[in-house]
Amino acid sequence: MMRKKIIAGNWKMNKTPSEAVALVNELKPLVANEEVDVVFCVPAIDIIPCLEAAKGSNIEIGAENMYYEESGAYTGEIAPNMLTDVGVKYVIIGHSERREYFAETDETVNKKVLKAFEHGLTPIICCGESLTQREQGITIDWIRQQIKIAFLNVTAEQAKTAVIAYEPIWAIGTGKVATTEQAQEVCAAIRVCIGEIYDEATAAAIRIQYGGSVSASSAPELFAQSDIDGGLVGGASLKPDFGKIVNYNK
Ligand SMILES: O=C(CO)COP(=O)(O)O
Repeated sequence: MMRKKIIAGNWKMNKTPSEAVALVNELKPLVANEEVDVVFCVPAIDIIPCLEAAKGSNIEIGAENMYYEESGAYTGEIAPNMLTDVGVKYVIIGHSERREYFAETDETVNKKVLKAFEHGLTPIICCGESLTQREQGITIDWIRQQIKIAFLNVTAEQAKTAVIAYEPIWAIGTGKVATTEQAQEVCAAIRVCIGEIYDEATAAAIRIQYGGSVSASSAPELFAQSDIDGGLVGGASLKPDFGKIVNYNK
């Protein structure tokens, strides 16, 4: 099965609304590669101006987070229907920075994933091991646990449309990209895990990204791996380099 690559930027807590519009306008011509799905996941306050700026281009605008309740007394949170109402289709769920600084757990990730699907949003579900876990040789066990909990009560039909981002924590923002072999090994293990939870067809359909210090120079080899279906890009997604990453196949 040919899976369409999906290359997403995660802007994290960067760019004011006016800076965001300028960046979308700058990158728009550089990321015009129809062979891949291109998503810019931006801060909540940047979503509406970015949607406007991206009109008529191949860029989809995504969110970096959302809450798992419909509405109510959750000061500061963004509800799923607030995202869908303005035309957002993708939402990052369970990034390691949210797990580390905002107390997200595998259980809250699962709740958010279920809520995203309920609203027709495509979750980009993040997983990844720490350096200690890698050194202790428990990477695959850890990732399998994260995946199994994230997908609790998710149907096969939903899982087929999900995106998983494998992001080793030690490779995020460090300039220390995982080797192609390390990235492919874990992404393959994630696909096996999805096959065990569901079936072959679901494992073959789900898209798995690598994230962690992806650059224009590392992208082509990473994205050529049989189980790596694109990337989730932090720092380099804020620069013209993102155009080179999106056009890794040109
Ligand atoms: O966390 C990441 C994307 O979600 C990766 O960030 P960097 O590409 O800056 O390492």
